[in-house]
Amino acid sequence: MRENFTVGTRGSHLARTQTTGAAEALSAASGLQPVLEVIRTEGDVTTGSLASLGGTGVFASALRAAVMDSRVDLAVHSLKDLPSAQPAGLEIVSVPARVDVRDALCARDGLRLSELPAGARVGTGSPRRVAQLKAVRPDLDIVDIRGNVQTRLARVPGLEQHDDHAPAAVGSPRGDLDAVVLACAGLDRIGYDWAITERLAPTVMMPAPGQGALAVECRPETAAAGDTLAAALADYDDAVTRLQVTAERSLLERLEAGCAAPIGALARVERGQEPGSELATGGGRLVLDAVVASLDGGRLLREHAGVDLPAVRVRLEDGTADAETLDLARDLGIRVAEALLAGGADLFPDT
Ligand SMILES: NCc1[nH]cc(CCC(=O)O)c1CC(=O)O
Repeated sequence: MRENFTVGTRGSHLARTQTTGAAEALSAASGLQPVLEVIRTEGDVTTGSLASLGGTGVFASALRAAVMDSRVDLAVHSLKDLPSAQPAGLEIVSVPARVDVRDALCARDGLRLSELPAGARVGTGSPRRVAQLKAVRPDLDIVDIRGNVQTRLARVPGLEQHDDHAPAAVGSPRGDLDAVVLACAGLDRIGYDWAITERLAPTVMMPAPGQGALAVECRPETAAAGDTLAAALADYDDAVTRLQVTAERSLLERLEAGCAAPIGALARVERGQEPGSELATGGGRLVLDAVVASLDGGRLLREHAGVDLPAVRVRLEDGTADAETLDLARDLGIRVAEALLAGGADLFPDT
């Protein structure tokens, strides 16, 4: 009988914070001790495993290889960093309840997006964010930036505070931008919500598929072991989040997009309006909104569609969504993706 479980994590402050949170929840539910192992994203990886993982998602690949090779039992990923195709031999065993899905504007002097002066310099490395920023504020000067959260925030006057966990990179410019855009989820998780000056509405800045959600991955035999760890993993899965991200990632896969492509997608579950009606029986409606942008932000295609979730099959209150219900979510993602393609999304670069 096992007494502990091992969890692989990337080394960044955000990754370690996310992994620790998941490991503690699984430990409390299983009665087993978690052992964290930092997996470097380069080297220390067998070529045999990597080859089967595909080309995209370099950060996720090293972690995934460690699970496949049984060096660790579990890996905790930011779901939006995972390639949409699921490798054989790995299973996303839990998608815990999602946190804030929105993107965050972190600006000098508490400014909101509409308050930035004409020509303001805004930093982001994400084509999805570039295109959507340009669509609402074509006057902005968008600057390509890289680095960890502290390095990015240090580009904005007044936000350059950093801590011992992850100091800003030496030699990177400081205070030269009016604002940067980051995910709310990452900032909230590491206690940097103080840097957020506006949580951007998804109608303005559609988040990346899977943003704000985590994925716990394991080998199929770990999920099927029938022990307290397997039970804790099943319990840790959140039915509503799982349905949402299934639709969002299915759309991404149908658009055959990589992680950096300018695609935003957000699904939500609408429940019965009358108290006790659909909530009581557990059904609802899954709605998916998506945007595909041309890189210059000059064209934005939007689509949305919804599907009813039969109460007989999905029991959201119990935290379960069966295979047929997840298929409905997958079909919804494909339907919205095909509507975007019919609207000309395939003519855009990088989609
Ligand atoms: N691409 C990097 C990445 N992957 C996950 C998060 C934040 C956490 C999340 O969205 O779940 C971030 C940082 C960011 O985009 O600002």
